[in-house]
Amino acid sequence: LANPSPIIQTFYMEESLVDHVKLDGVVTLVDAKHASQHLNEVKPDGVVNEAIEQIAYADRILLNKIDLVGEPELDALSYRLKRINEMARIKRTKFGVVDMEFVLGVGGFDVERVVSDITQLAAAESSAKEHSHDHDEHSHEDDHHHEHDHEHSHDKGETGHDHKHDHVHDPCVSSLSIECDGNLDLEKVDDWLGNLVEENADDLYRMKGVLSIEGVETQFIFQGVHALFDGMNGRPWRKDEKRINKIVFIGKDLDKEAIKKRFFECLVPAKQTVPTARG
Ligand SMILES: Nc1nc2c(ncn2[C@@H]2O[C@H](COP(=O)(O)OP(=O)(O)OP(=O)(O)O)[C@@H](O)[C@H]2O)c(=O)[nH]1
Repeated sequence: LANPSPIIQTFYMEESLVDHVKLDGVVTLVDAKHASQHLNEVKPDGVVNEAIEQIAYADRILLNKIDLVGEPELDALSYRLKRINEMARIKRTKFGVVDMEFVLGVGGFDVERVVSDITQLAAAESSAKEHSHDHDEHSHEDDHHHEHDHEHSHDKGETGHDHKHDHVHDPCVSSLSIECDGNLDLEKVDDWLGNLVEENADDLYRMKGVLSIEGVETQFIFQGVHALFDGMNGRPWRKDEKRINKIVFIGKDLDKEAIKKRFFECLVPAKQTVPTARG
């Protein structure tokens, strides 16, 4: 598919389809040998680079033809893919050989799967930190690094390499992830998300999140594609669990600072224990 977006939206909006077929997920095959050339293509104003769009909408990315490219180029490309799409899981492949489970039963648009997707992200991040450099050439899974808001440049690659990447920035389409503990004011967060989706429908490609709402015992989970937003109460927060909000947005020209600022304004200030006067 050139641009996956209209097809994705069709699965939600076309009544004759929704009762019969379900969109499981978007799998993007990246040709490691030629991808950079396509990602770098400069398009006329208003025309999107389709290679970037295909990565931005993906739930799974197969980084293929790894036998034809050196490790530093692969790392630089992985880093670039993650800047665009922090949500997708990436596997390195030769001749597209990959376990079926990786590409089927993805559930990329199931709101019920948001928590496990997000938890997997967090688990992958910590495992990436632990095994920062155990590359298995045959089936390498690039785990997500914990680089919230990938706006700034840095010297190390996602696996902790010490070499400098030849960074090419894709300022247009990128990911923003927000993670923080604390509870959100229901009314404020409802307004914030509602306005964000309404005002940026064209530019917000995909979003997923788990929210902790003040006074609500269950998680609030959501996922969306452009203006199509799907949210529901999830499982109850466990007593022994920290209530953490985690959101990932993928979009074009996102005003990341403004989005974060508005999000943090929705947090309910932590209660202060007022010392009681005695005597
Ligand atoms: N060395 C190597 N060759 C590969 C790999 N995967 C595919 N090829 C070969 O690359 C050649 C072109 O295949 P693809 O890139 O899949 O071609 P395609 O996607 O059908 O063509 P386009 O849609 O025009 O990009 C074929 O000869 C494949 O056998 C790989 O992982 N390593």
